[in-house]
Amino acid sequence: MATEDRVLKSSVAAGDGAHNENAAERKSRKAERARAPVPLSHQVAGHKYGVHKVGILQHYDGTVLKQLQPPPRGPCEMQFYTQVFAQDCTDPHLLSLQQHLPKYYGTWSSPDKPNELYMKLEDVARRFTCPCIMDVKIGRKSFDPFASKEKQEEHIRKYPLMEEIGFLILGMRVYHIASGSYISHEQFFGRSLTKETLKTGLARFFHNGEELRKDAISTSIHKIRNILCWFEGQKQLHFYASSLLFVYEGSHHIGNAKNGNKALTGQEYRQAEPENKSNAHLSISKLKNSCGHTNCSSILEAIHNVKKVNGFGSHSLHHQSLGMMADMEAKENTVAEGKRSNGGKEENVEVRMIDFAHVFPSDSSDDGYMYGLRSLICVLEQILQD
Ligand SMILES: Nc1ncnc2c1ncn2[C@@H]1O[C@H](COP(=O)(O)OP(=O)(O)OP(=O)(O)O)[C@@H](O)[C@H]1O
Ligand SMILES: O=P(O)(O)O[C@@H]1[C@H](O)[C@H](O)[C@@H](OP(=O)(O)O)[C@H](OP(=O)(O)O)[C@H]1O
Repeated sequence: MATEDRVLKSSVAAGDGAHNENAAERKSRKAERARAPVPLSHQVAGHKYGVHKVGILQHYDGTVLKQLQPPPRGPCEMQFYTQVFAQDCTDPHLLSLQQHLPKYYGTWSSPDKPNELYMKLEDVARRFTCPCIMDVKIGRKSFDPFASKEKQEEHIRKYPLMEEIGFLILGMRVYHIASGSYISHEQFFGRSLTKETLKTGLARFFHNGEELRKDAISTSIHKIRNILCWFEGQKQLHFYASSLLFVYEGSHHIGNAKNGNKALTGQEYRQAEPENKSNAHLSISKLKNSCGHTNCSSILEAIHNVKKVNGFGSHSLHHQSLGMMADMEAKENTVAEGKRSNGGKEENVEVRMIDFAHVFPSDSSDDGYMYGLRSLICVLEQILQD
């Protein structure tokens, strides 16, 4: 072969290679874009992405990503989830609390913005076809004991009845069968409710335009009672400005509630398991190395002491990532599967505790939170009776 030919051939080959590489790069960029988190389509309250500096996103694997709020809130919440789901946690109260929380899959950040940290959480509404969702803040106070006087006054001014009622509806969306669409109520709706209108206001969440979903109310009461039971048995944590997230199936075809992979209301989920799971053990060992604790309440106490003295600043705390234990999850899946095959109604409703930016160690029972739970149960029971 002539030298010129050889040169030509090799440059064509190189050119092809370069072309293929660009195409591959383009493909991977496209894939990356498709995998980029989007704002949570079914968020009903709280800081919203694009509206506030921080917000809630939806990961392509079906989990939600809650951006860490500025210290002390974000680190406090992350630390709380980390403790509750720590592999070496032996505290029976924290272990039994897990069932009432979204599962925690550690932290996540985008390769573009590695400094923006998110908590990766189970999407409680994921398995529902037409999820009706409500966020209710629980307690007689919506601020913690360290809140400034201004903040306390501001919160009391916004909803003076919180002290008496013990809860506040922050937002909801309800699937209306006839129109096939969602009716939403934002925070102003909840704040406008008085003792006289509270019952009808709360009942709206359970009315699909055609009927009152008594089944969803009874199951919700049952689940709130379970949470109350947990609070009655513990004296180590106090929860301020924390919420209960209610979800029930709004579609007629309750039996068709998803097992996991598709949501009509959000983007399609393309993966059954969250990404971090495979890193669970690695992350847990990292956590052990940097913390070395098993007593969860003592860590929380330490954090709040740090908070009191310095504010939250420890960068290493932010980067402790904790995943779920595969064996624990496998057990849970078996239980859930068992319930499904029994046709258990409980599967059609979720009541989970969320929003832990103001959780504090304590040595007494959390009377404010329990007051709120009892009051909520009472109003729900009245709705059923009426
Ligand atoms: N694990 C979850 N699964 C499904 N939806 C969730 C989950 N966590 C949060 N959300 C949605 O996001 C909303 C806000 O959540 P959260 O209360 O944790 O955020 P926040 O910004 O801390 O709220 P706030 O401004 O009240 O402090 C909830 O009302 C709910 O709609
Ligand atoms: O619903 P609104 O009117 O937006 O009010 C906010 C809401 O009560 C948040 O829960 C609260 O954050 P925390 O629960 O973390 O206290 C926030 O406090 P902030 O003003 O201090 O951020 C309030 O402004």
